[in-house]
Amino acid sequence: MKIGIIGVGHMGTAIIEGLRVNPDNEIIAENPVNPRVDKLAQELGFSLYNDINEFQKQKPEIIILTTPAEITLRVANQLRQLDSSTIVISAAAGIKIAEFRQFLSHLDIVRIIPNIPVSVNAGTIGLSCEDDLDEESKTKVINFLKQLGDVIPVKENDLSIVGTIGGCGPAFVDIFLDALGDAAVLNGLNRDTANQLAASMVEGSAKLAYRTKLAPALLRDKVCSPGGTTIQGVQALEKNGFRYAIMDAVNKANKN
Ligand SMILES: NC(=O)C1=CN([C@@H]2O[C@H](COP(=O)(O)OP(=O)(O)OC[C@H]3O[C@@H](n4cnc5c(N)ncnc54)[C@H](O)[C@@H]3O)[C@@H](O)[C@H]2O)C=CC1
Ligand SMILES: O=C(O)[C@@H]1CCC=N1
Repeated sequence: MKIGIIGVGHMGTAIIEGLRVNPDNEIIAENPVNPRVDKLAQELGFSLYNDINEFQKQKPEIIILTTPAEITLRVANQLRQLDSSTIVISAAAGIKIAEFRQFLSHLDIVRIIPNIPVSVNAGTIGLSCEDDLDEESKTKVINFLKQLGDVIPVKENDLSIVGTIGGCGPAFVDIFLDALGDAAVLNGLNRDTANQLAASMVEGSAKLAYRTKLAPALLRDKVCSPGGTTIQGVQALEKNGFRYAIMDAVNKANKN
């Protein structure tokens, strides 16, 4: 399938990295002239265009918009050459499908909030479609996105909170990983081992919660031996407002 990515920044690059492992994907991309992106096109093996009209002439079946949110409507407004065989997927946070509809009336438009782990095909992708999107297009989009990770279809009103946990969440987890690494270094471990240790532990804990569907509180109880060491750490987290810090971070990020 021919896939077009508009905007090869952090998100666009992560999506290309995730898609390139499937040889059936032919990836083309568009970005203003930028030596960083030229180099990336060589390294990752995608065709790069610096002109949106030349890009559209290639007729990708699916286009993903990963331009800065504030210019995404302006970029979408330039996609008038496309016919209805192209499905447009916007990854721009906060831009509603109705806003695209003002000028792209003839195309299927879908919104997603992906996250950076799509680069290793372990993404969490919130998805929202219009109610009248035909089943064939919806199935095509969902099957396409599943290459990149878990797809979570939601009503557009819920996409903001799904996108805040899924899309912003990796940054919060990265801060947690960094702090765990620091704590290990503080206790004498070398930095590389400390970082790998933290990532491995978080991956394993997340995998267990995901696969068993057990409530995190129940999983936590399995770790906290009566009178043991873990519950002392849990007490310190409670004293320092760990849960409040996380809930507050999600709420702050979700306001935008
Ligand atoms: N970074 C993330 O984890 C996530 C980002 N998003 C969305 O993805 C979009 C991009 O975010 P980032 O990748 O973080 O930003 P970024 O700043 O890293 O990348 C934006 C890219 O778009 C390019 N660009 C600028 N003007 C352009 C134009 N007129 N035509 C084509 N390309 C153009 C820039 O040169 C840059 O390569 C935003 O809309 C954001 O809401 C959504 C979910 C997660
Ligand atoms: O920070 C942002 O605005 C984007 C949206 C979700 C993750 N990154």
